[in-house]
Amino acid sequence: MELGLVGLGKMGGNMRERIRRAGHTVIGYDRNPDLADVHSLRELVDSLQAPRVVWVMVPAGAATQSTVDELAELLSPGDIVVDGGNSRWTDDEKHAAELEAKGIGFVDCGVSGGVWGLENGYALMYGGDEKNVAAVQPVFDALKPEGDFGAVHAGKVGAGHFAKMVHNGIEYAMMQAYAEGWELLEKVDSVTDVREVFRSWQEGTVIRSWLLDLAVNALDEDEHLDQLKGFAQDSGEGRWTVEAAIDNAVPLPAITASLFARFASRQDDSPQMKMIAALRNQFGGHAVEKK
Ligand SMILES: O=C(CO)[C@H](O)[C@H](O)COP(=O)(O)O
Repeated sequence: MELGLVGLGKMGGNMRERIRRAGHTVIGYDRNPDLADVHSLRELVDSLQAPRVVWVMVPAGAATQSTVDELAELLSPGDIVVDGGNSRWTDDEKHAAELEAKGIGFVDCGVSGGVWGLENGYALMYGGDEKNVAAVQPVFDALKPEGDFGAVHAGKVGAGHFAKMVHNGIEYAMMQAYAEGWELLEKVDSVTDVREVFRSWQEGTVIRSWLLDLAVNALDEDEHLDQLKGFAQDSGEGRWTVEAAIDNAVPLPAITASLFARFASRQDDSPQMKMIAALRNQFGGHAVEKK
C-alpha cells in the first residue's frame, strides 16, 4: 500500500525504511529538506492516491496539533490520519473529533522500539474503529516484530496511547530498579566486578530483560558510567501515568518514585534536604553541613 509519513527523525526515518523493506510505498515529509521526499504537507497529500493514510510521527503536543490541523484542511473524506508519536491519550479524542468533522478517520498508535526498531521491529499499541485499523493493518504488519506478539488493537481511540503511556511508566520503574541495584553494588567493597554481575544476570535470572541487556551495553562502553552526569530528563509519559493513577485512585508507588527520582537528579543541592537538616538541628541540635 501507499503511506504518507510526516516526521523522519530517529523514529520516523527508520520506520520509513522498514515499511519500504516490506514492499510498500512510503512518501515522507520532514521540515528538514535533506530527509524529505516531498517538501510540504500539501505536496505529500497530492502525491498519495485516495483514500490516503498519513502517519504522523512528530513530537507530542504543539507539533502534533499543528500537523493534525493542517491535515484536517488538506485531506478528503475517507482518508485516515495515524498519530504514532508519544501523544497524551487525552489529545486523541480531540484529534479524532476534529478530523471526523471532515469525514477523516483517526487511529492513535503507541510505538516502542527506539533506534533498534529498524532491525528488530516496533511494538505497536493502537486504538480506533475496526474499519480504520483494518485500513492501516498492512503498515502495522510491516512495522511489528516478527512472531506472534508485538502488536495489539488495544481498544477505542486513545487506548493505544494509554497503553504506551503505561508501558513507559513501567519502563521508568524498571530502569530505576536496575539503577538502584547498580549503585548499591558499586558502593560495597566486597563486590569487585559489578559489570560482570550485571552480565551474569542476562541468562537464567528472574530479572533478565532487554533493559538489562542495554545496561550491560552501557557498562561495556563506560564501566562505571564515569563519563555521564547523574541527570535524567523526562518527556511526559511518566507524569501522565502518575496523573492517570491519581484520577483513577490506583496506587503506583514504584512508578511515581521513579519519576520523582528523575526530578531529584536535576538538583545540584536539594532545597528540601536543607529544610530537613535545619529542622533536625532545631529540634535535636544535630550537626548541619554548611556551604
Ligand atoms: O517511548 C520511548 C521508549 O519506550 C521513548 O524513548 C520515550 O520518549 C522515553 O521517555 P522519557 O524521555 O520520558 O524517558
